[in-house]
Amino acid sequence: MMLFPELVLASHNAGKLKELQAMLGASVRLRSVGEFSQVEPEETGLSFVENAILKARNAARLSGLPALADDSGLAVDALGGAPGIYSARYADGQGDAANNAKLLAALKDVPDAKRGAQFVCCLALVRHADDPLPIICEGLWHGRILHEARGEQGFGYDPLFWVEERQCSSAELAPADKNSLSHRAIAMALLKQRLGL
Ligand SMILES: O=P(O)(O)OP(=O)(O)OP(=O)(O)OC[C@H]1O[C@@H](n2cnc3c(O)ncnc32)[C@H](O)[C@@H]1O
Ligand SMILES: [Mg+2]
Repeated sequence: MMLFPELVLASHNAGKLKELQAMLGASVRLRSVGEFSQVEPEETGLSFVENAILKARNAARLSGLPALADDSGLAVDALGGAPGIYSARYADGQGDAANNAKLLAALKDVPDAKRGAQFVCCLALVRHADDPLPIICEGLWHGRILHEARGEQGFGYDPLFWVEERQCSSAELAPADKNSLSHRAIAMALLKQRLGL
């Protein structure tokens, strides 16, 4: 078993911190990288895994602690997988509401049958900044993009993501439900297995 009583989460996204801490439980305390620096690293990778590793190494370097990063996003079939790794920057850094508005506009004429999408989550854990063997775990969550926003829970693209197995949007799910079904939940279950938690 690999025990990390304290991990720094290489993220400035409060929604991720809340979800990941809930999934990890009390045995691991997640500290935000925001305690160490407000500067966000440039996500220059071409894949989720490259960006996750880059963020984890940066946080480990800043904090001197083992670090966990989450690089995630939404891949929409009708857009050839976009916004993908650019999900946070889809509307040029104007935030979640602008991202969602841009996505709805891009899919304006796309019928339900072609609105398939998946949330992707890649977790990377490094024991130290130069760790040659990061632990990588991934999760996918299949759904469909709605025609308008529904629900107030969650963050990001949740109000536009239809969850077939629950017949509601991801922002209408109770937090505990999202945390048992989501891309992040799948990746975290694998990570917990790897750590023997
Ligand atoms: O890089 P950090 O600091 O962790 O925070 P971020 O918000 O920039 O995170 P990413 O670079 O991984 O970009 C993820 C994008 O995908 C969205 N996203 C990821 N997981 C999501 C989820 O569970 N529900 C809704 N949107 C999600 C999120 O809102 C961002 O726009
Ligand atoms: Mg980011």
